[in-house]
Amino acid sequence: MALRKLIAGNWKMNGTRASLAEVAAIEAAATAAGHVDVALCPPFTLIDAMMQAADTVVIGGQDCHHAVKGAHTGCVSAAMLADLGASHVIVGHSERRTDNGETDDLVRAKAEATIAAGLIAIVCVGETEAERDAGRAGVVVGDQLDGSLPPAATARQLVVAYEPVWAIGTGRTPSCDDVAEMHGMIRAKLLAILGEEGVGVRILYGGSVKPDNAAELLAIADVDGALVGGCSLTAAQFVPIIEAAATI
Ligand SMILES: O=C[C@H](O)COP(=O)(O)O
Repeated sequence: MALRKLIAGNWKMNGTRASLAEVAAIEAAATAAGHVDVALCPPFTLIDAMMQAADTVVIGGQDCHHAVKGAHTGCVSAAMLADLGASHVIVGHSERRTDNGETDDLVRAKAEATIAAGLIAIVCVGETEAERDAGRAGVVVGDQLDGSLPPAATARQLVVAYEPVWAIGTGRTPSCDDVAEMHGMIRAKLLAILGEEGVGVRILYGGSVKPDNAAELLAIADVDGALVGGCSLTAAQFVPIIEAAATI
């Protein structure tokens, strides 16, 4: 089943108020694209201002705490992001799994908190290069899905992002055959975990998505969009990716 594409930009720890100048052109491209959903996930510091600058483009957070509120210095809850008008939260990005020791159990708790706040959880999974070289990519990603996905989620509440760790920020991508195989496995896993709801969950590919490879990647079966890091920081690089999605 062809699902509406979602092109999501993850600004990671990049951007200041001056960077909001990029939003107008991204907004225009999203409006022109029509049947493509476009999201931007800036640092927490820019969410409110970006909400003011965007309309068609929806805004998300890059993480949340699993609690609604409490004594958790430096943390932000999904409810707080909802209060700002955000619609998505990225959870379980490999950089958080590595930098902050986040486990599948914690990622699932964050995804459940996101959904409980009325937002859409973008749950990230992906293997390391060593795991792929050892022939374990499918097992690793399957185990991450088993551990990280909230089993009661509906298709409207959940997005999965497959991001091979070795492809993030490196300029390297898996072959189209490898992406197709992994996304097919993820779809089967979604059906096993969520039942019929798994049919409608969008599966994004992430890892060195650029203007010159976006069309090829987005045309692969079960690639329902992209989670874009570096190339989402400027309209010059993000707009062509949105336009590529609009041609499919
Ligand atoms: O969340 C985005 C990904 O980590 C991809 O980053 P990248 O497009 O810079 O490789």
